[in-house]
Amino acid sequence: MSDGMTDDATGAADGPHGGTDPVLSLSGVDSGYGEVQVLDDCSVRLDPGEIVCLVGPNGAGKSTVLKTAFGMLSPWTGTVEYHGRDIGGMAPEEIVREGIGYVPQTDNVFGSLTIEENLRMGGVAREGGLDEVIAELYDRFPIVDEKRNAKARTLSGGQRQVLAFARALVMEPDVLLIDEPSAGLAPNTADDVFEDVQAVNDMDTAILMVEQNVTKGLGISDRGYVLDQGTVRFEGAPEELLADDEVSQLYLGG
Ligand SMILES: Nc1ncnc2c1ncn2[C@@H]1O[C@H](COP(=O)(O)OP(=O)(O)OP(=O)(O)O)[C@@H](O)[C@H]1O
Repeated sequence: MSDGMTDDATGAADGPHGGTDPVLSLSGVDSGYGEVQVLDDCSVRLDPGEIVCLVGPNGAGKSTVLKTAFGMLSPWTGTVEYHGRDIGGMAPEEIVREGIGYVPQTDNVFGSLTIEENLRMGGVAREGGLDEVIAELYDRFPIVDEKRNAKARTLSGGQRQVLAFARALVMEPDVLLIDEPSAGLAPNTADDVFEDVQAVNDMDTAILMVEQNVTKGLGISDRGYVLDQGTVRFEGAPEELLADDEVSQLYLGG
């Protein structure tokens, strides 16, 4: 988790959160699919080094926040900023080069390719240093190393999720957007995947994550947002959100 320090060498940043400028922020964003509005004046920020978890009922718009941050949807109004620069409406290929990675909930690896090939595919937009970064990822994630010549479709659900993280990390993003890392996994496997999310965070990658398993998701996070009907209803420290009766009753299943 974050030590709360700014990466601004001057330390002179003066954002609303203790002097830290966000690495990624959505401010007053409306967005949706076709003419169907999902996000409604939605504001979410991610500070350097943080893990932030988006929780809330089905259909609240959590995945839509990630898709809007990653350029799969353009904000209708409001701004999406990365290190203070407006990236709203940029294409995902450009956003990846900027330094934001995205791990979707499903179809996040190529099953017919080997692990190594998946990692190389993740790095097609790199200008150099691909072998070095893949070697580092093998060191960091031994399961990916052990299976490097196996087809990705032979991996278990948890292993596949770790490969999806590693694949996104080939671009050395400083922000990773992760949609429901524990979806469909047995509890023990989910615990391992949450440890891997923390390992990714330890590589100086800030993480904005959607997670249905509220206790575990918030449990590894620095802050959380409760979304409902496309807007933020509550924001706070994980322990505050989990202890709040209203949040718990209305949004977190009691
Ligand atoms: N591709 C799409 N086209 C049209 N509507 C969509 C599309 N994807 C999602 N929606 C709608 O947008 C709304 C928000 O969906 P979103 O996936 O962001 O919710 P969520 O909070 O992540 O919930 P869930 O946990 O159910 O995925 C839902 O009403 C959903 O039906």
